Amino acid sequence: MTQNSSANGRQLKIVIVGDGGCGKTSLLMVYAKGDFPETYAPSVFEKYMTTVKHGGKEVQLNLYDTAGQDDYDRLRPLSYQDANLILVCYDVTSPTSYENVLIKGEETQRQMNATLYLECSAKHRENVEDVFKEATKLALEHSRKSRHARKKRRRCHLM
Ligand SMILES: Nc1nc2c(ncn2[C@@H]2O[C@H](COP(=O)(O)OP(=O)(O)OP(=O)(O)O)[C@@H](O)[C@H]2O)c(=O)[nH]1
Repeated sequence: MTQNSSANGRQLKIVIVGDGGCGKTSLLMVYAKGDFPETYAPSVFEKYMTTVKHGGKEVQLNLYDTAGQDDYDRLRPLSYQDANLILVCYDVTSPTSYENVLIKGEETQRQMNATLYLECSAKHRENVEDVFKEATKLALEHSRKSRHARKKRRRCHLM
């Protein structure tokens, strides 16, 4: 896990992955721009930036959207480099998207060895803020610990 610093504070790189059409872009757009995209347009790669306050300090979040479509399976991992946290998403109404992230409900965390499991709705703006609040908290906590124990095996969190 890496800790990036900008001139004025801290920066985190958060990458979102999941099946095509599971709602990754919508989640990022609602959070970063307050805008829910009504029409579906498959993404290839997109980056959104926003800032949050954590512990009284400003943290810049660099949010990397990835392509969920299978055609991009080889391109997608290029986004993972230096990520502080990977957000693994699925559509709670789509069993396939659920299976594709190898998971059964609360077992998400255990099976994927993810740190945290949260549900949200971009469309209804439920829990969206919480997802990124927790993501920021986890990434910063882990970053702090890593600085003290540089030989940590895991380099970034799954959520
Ligand atoms: N009901 C509901 N629909 C949603 C929600 N989030 C996204 N959608 C819909 O799901 C479809 C796909 O959303 P996207 O955010 O583009 O999905 P994506 O995962 O970025 O898709 P790719 O770019 O193909 O990887 C769109 O039609 C959205 O309107 C949600 O929280 N609730």
